[in-house]
Amino acid sequence: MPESPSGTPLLRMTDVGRDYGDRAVLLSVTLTLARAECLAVTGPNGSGKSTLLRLATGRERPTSGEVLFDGVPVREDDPGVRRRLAAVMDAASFYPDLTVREHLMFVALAHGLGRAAEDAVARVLADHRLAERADALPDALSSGQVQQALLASAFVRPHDLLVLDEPEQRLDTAARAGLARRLRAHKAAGAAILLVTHDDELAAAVADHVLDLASGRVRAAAEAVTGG
Ligand SMILES: Nc1ncnc2c1ncn2[C@@H]1O[C@H](COP(=O)(O)OP(=O)(O)OP(=O)(O)O)[C@@H](O)[C@H]1O
Repeated sequence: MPESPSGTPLLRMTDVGRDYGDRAVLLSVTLTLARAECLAVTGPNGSGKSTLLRLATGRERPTSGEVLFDGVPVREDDPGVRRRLAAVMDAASFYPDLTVREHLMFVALAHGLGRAAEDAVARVLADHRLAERADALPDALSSGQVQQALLASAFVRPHDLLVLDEPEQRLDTAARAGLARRLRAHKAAGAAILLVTHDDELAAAVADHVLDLASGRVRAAAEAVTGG
């Protein structure tokens, strides 16, 4: 997939709807996300936030409307999308017999880091407060450490768009503050971030715009966040 010139939105959703059976769970959602920008999606339980992320990452197709990643209809299995889009939006799944460090090396090498992999892994282990648990197996991690390992798996690999579904879950106050700092730095380095969150402080600290959903509709469209 050729990369567009900077300035073109990396992600564009136009008039997107998604039905499950005869039930409409998203209705006419339109948004754009550019490089070096963060859009936070907020709203109550069941308002359609995770559905929006599955559409944005190409895991599901919209019932109506269009989802473009860098100008092309997004498909999860497109090699260009897999190379450029990192997502943390699932329940944890790790190989039970690989340590945290081995998982991260696996991801880094699979995404082509080669000889830079070891340094990249050391950096994300430190950033995610996992250095002391680097040689632990997944079963021996606390729930917050599992969440940090999932986030580290996204940060360790190159990408242009980072998609996160409630990344704050299971993190303590200090870890949430660290996450906010990392996301701000990541954005400043040029990444686009699409973030679903129930944490208003995190949204205010990181997002340039907030899209608030209620029953599948946009309640407050992409407003600027003061101090974002
Ligand atoms: N595969 C599916 N089949 C049928 N209905 C679904 C499916 N996935 C989600 N839904 C319904 O769509 C609606 C939106 O769900 P979604 O998970 O997108 O909400 P959410 O805003 O992410 O909620 P939460 O804050 O609880 O995570 C819900 O009513 C949910 O029950």
